[in-house]
Amino acid sequence: MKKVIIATQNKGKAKDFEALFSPLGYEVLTLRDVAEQLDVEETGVTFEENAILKAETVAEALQTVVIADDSGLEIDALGGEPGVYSARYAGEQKNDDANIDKVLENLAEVPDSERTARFRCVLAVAAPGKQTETFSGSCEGVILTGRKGDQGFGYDPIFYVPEIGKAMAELSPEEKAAISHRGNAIRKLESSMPDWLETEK
Ligand SMILES: O=P(O)(O)OP(=O)(O)OP(=O)(O)OC[C@H]1O[C@@H](n2cnc3c(O)ncnc32)[C@H](O)[C@@H]1O
Ligand SMILES: [Mg+2]
Repeated sequence: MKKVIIATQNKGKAKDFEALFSPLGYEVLTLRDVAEQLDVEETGVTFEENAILKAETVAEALQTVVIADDSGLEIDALGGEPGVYSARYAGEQKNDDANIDKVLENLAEVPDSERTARFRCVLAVAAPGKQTETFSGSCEGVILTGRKGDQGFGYDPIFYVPEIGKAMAELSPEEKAAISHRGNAIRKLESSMPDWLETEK
């Protein structure tokens, strides 16, 4: 079976990637499987910079093709926060529950009509000696006033998707893949997939 390495430590992302890549015939491996000690510091100020940083560092270390994902939630009423700081919004311990609480508190006085937001995802595909390529995707939604659903990860329980009429955390991995920022970015990657992603390694 073909394999794809995703430079992530996030188990929730890994599940999303499995739902997206298994139909394409790939087994998904993450840093947890291939290089657990590799933790890249995310010093970039854009999703693109961080995705490239993670992909190139891990591709160099493993000497093979690697995909990295940098993603996050942009809330209009908070001027685009938490953005690239989504994972560590409530502190370096990266706690999904604390991050959600902080968003809900910051939006406590904000009416429904102004709770618009979007998830963004930038994927970087890197390989030693090759030009890195990036693909981006987004997904529009509205921030709920409380949690709904128990699937997914991160901010999924407070992210309502109007086109489906459900919170992201109420969707199965396959349903999420069909409409998510990550799914949209992977579909772009797939349609202009650099041949070198096909390497069987
Ligand atoms: O860097 P890696 O190891 O991939 O894992 P991470 O969790 O640190 O990932 P990011 O730096 O890209 O931060 C993304 C954060 O944005 C949020 N996020 C991204 N995609 C999401 C999704 O599909 N659903 C819910 N929250 C998401 C979530 O809080 C993530 O921790
Ligand atoms: Mg990270």
